Amino acid sequence: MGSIWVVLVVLGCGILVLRYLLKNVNWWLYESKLSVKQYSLPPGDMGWPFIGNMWSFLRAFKSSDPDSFLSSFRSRYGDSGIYKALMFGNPSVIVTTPESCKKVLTDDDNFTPGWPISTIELIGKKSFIAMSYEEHKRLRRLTSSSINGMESLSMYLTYIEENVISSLEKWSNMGEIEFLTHIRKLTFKIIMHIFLSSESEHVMEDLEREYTTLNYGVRAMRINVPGFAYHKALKARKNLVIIFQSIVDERRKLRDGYIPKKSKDMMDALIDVEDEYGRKLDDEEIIDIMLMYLNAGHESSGHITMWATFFLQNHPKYHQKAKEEQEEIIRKRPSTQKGLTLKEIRQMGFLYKVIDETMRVITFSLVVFREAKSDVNINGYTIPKGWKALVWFRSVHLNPEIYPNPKEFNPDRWDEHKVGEFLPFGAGTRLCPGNDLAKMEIAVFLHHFLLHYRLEQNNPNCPVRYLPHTRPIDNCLGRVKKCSSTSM
Ligand code: HEM
Repeated sequence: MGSIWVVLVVLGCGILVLRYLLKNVNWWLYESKLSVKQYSLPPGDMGWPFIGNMWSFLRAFKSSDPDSFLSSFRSRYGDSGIYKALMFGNPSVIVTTPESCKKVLTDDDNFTPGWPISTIELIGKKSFIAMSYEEHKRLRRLTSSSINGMESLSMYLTYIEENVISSLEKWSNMGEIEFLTHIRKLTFKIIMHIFLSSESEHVMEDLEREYTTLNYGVRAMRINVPGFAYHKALKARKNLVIIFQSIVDERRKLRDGYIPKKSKDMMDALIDVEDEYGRKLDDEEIIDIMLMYLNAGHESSGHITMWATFFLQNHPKYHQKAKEEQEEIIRKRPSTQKGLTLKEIRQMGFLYKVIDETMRVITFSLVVFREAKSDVNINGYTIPKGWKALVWFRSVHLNPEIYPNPKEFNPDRWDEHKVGEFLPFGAGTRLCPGNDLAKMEIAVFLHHFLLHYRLEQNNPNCPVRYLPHTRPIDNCLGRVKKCSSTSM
């Protein structure tokens, strides 16, 4: 009898010691080294040893309530809007208010990109997310000039419009389709044309398929074991690199031979660029930059186009208002004019509110990563040198104090513009270079959709998945139907 008590006491003590160790191992690894600075860290907790808060992050984002992840910090540690955590293997500070997010994004002296190793391995060590400040500035200027500004946008407008018209026509004859999958193919075709002047159907299919797998790995745990998302994503990256290498080889061959050069696209610009010492980019650099651009340039606009269509279709009042605006544009159009102009797109005031509202509710980029180059003070809290700052856009856009009833789709709320409290494209020197192009692409699609089509979803109340990006789990299965009259 006595020995049972001894075993129970030993077991109890063992559990207590184990619990103490488990609770403190991250403190010991990351916080104890900070000496007095540890006392000015933001509130929060570092979760389980090694995996940190990833388990609760993934559990929340795989449930129907992704925001429970941060509300649990709020309910346990108060409304400071800034919390310490251990995310993607790194000690981190999550910033959730518009002011603190902007502070981090616009302070290049104290912050540098801080993406998790897994993201860098997948998107590329030589892409924008991992290169030096100066190199980024130079290559960003070079590449963004071909997608920004009126001249570039008007150059792509006709191509985008022609492809939107033919795709909608084709889909309306296909019966049941995964609407999201087809929109992603369309936005991919557009970005391939802009960057590579390429339309080879089979290359596009291959690339697009690999990108889908790649993106599943970007927000997953870095477990390189067969069967896990990250392992599959690494394989997808390898395949993407092989395809891009063949595209670069082909382009170099074309340029060296006697075949006439095509109009200058992004690939040509990257092959031609030289730094002040005459150094050109090598294939690896060109491939990583292209891989990053093509990914950023189709996933986001594809998803937002799908959601904007979805929201309009499910909100008859806004559908009607948006449609009337488009009909008015057509009414005012000179009979000799064919197709949309940038001037007409600028007149789509309500449609742009629909797009902004969709980007707010969905917040395609839920978080971006920075790393503190030195100890930084934000709102009285320290982000220690070497720690990550996670700029959590989702909390800014779904904050009920800024956007009452935040989950409701209400484009009219944009009658009052929220300066500084809306960051769908980020801010600072890393602000999305494709923002105007993306909005134009979405507007052109919605223009034709509203005027001539409707979407009949199989499951309008289909559950939503939040990782890697917010989407209905059936990829918006349904039929695109041609409307017989101009009213809904
Ligand atoms: C609705 C569509 C889009 C959304 C919501 C979006 C969102 C964002 C956000 C939030 C960032 C900032 C990342 C950071 O701060 O680290 C970003 C960066 C970027 N985006 Fe977009 N984007 C969209 C469309 C596009 C398009 C169409 C392109 C290409 C043509 C593009 C190319 C890029 C690139 C290359 C970067 C990295 C910029 C840099 O590091 O300097 N994006 N995007």
